[in-house]
Amino acid sequence: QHLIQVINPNTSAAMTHTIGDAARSVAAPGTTILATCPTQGVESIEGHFDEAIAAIGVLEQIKHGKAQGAHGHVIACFGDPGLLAARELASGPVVGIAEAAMHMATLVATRFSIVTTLPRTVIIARHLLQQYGFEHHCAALHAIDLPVLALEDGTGLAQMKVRERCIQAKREDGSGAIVLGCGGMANLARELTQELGIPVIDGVTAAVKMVESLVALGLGTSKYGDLAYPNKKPLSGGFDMLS
Ligand SMILES: O=C(O)C[C@H]1NC(=O)NC1=O
Repeated sequence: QHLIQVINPNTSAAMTHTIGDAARSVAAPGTTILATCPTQGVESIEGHFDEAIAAIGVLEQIKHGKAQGAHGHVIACFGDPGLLAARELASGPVVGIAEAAMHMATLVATRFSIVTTLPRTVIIARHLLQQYGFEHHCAALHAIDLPVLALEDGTGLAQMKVRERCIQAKREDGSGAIVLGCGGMANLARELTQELGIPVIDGVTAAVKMVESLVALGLGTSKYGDLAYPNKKPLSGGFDMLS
């Protein structure tokens, strides 16, 4: 029996629900999913400023997840905010949905496209491609040009735009796979894979299976070197909740 904490770094309860449902849809019989989001922060993450705020909430959630006995953690925002800091705090594996989806895409196609929400978050995905070493595997990045929470407004407009953009990417990019660039798109991947006939990959479900694999292999975050636990020191003001 394993417990995997899936953290939605934004404070949208609706998106946390979408993410938790997607995670549970692929979890192994012996895996329990603990879907959480920060108690304070930003309702959607749409740039560097939002990411900086969300990262603190991610660390707070990692601390709570550890206390509840989580064996591993997923950071369910396509910017993977706070990933390395979270790895310093965690003893189990921590996987971000962008890195998970990108890794999976490289296993099933030589090149992939990314479909995300706002143009301004495309630059964040570009930085991640460089950081993770996938620059040459990504043929193109597209934005549906709608805010993140449009995915939770119930109109279906954002979902329709994602579908249109994926169809266009398949036709134009010469990619063999498509990565969905938002945690809130987690529930669209399976249907789009069926309809388009190519792998359309969601990072939430990919990250859950990667964390399960790491736990099954007995691989936690290495505490030797730069991901060792943070040096102990007093944290002032509101940050004492992280000590
Ligand atoms: O960058 C994005 O569009 C998606 C990213 N922002 C967010 O609040 N959750 C996410 O996955």
